[in-house]
Amino acid sequence: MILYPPAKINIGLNIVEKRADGYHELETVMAPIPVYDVLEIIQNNHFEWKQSGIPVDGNPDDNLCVRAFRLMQSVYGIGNVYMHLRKQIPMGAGLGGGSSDAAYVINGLNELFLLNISIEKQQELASQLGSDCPFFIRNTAQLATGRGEQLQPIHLKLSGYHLIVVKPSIHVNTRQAYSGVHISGDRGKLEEQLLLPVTEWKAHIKNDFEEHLFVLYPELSEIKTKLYEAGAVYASMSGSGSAVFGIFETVPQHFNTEGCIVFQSSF
Ligand SMILES: C[C@](O)(CO)[C@H](O)COP(=O)(O)OP(=O)(O)OC[C@H]1O[C@@H](n2ccc(N)nc2=O)[C@H](O)[C@@H]1O
Ligand SMILES: Nc1ncnc2c1ncn2[C@@H]1O[C@H](COP(=O)(O)OP(=O)(O)OP(=O)(O)O)[C@@H](O)[C@H]1O
Repeated sequence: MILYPPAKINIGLNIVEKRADGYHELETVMAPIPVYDVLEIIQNNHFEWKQSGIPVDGNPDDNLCVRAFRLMQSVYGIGNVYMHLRKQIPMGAGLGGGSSDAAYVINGLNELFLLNISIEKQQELASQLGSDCPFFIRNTAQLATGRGEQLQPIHLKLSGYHLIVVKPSIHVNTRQAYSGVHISGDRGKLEEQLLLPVTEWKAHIKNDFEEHLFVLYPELSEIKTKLYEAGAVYASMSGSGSAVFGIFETVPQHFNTEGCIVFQSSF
């Protein structure tokens, strides 16, 4: 089988508190965006792993695809597979590519080995691999709370808007981004703020990672300013960065979209 794990963006991200286990309690909305990795999974008589495209650093055994396979094998006793990941989603970008890969391995193995695992159980398995992973099991716009694994589908009224996602050549490590974050506390209900017209989001909806990462990397703040200057109704960094996106009513005439992800929203 060939699968296409997508990336995501975060719209709003409130860090509510730091928990005793070291994770942060948050409130964010995630939505899938049309940029994809490619994942091939075939039953095989021994385990074989191949990775192409953008090189993923670290030991192959630490790759989230391999970890997801090992988890599924230990829980369900499934046979071996050949797995090939072609990496296309930029890393260190807050676009959740690795998490998406892991979720798609769980979902793919469920189908390949006819395991009939419920969505809720797949999400629970995915949460063992990373906070963002469960989101990609359902893969529609969802409000995420807890450490990111408590999910609730949400309707965003963005259909027809044009989005531009800029990925600067800055790699932000998620753990380090969390270590410098300022706790906003409870800033009001994100799900209610999202009901406001998109033109009012700018005044209400924030990403708490921006404050310290914009000081560390002024280029990120400059990109956001340029998106607004080009006519964005809302612009923000995604997750822990470094990708920054803008939402436009019409395609901007004066914004250089070379190397950017550009699409019309379907959510
Ligand atoms: C920034 C977001 O992308 C927003 O959607 C996510 O919160 C990140 O989720 P993720 O990449 O799946 O992160 P994980 O692999 O679970 O955790 C990586 C590291 O980020 C920190 N972390 C992550 C999630 C969370 N709610 N609080 C945290 O403090 C922890 O230090 C953790 O060791
Ligand atoms: N399949 C995978 N795809 C991408 N990265 C992976 C994968 N498996 C393991 N990783 C590790 O995760 C790192 C990327 O995670 P990092 O938190 O830095 O960035 P991110 O893509 O912005 O994640 P997020 O959006 O979840 O915050 C890679 O540098 C690599 O070491």
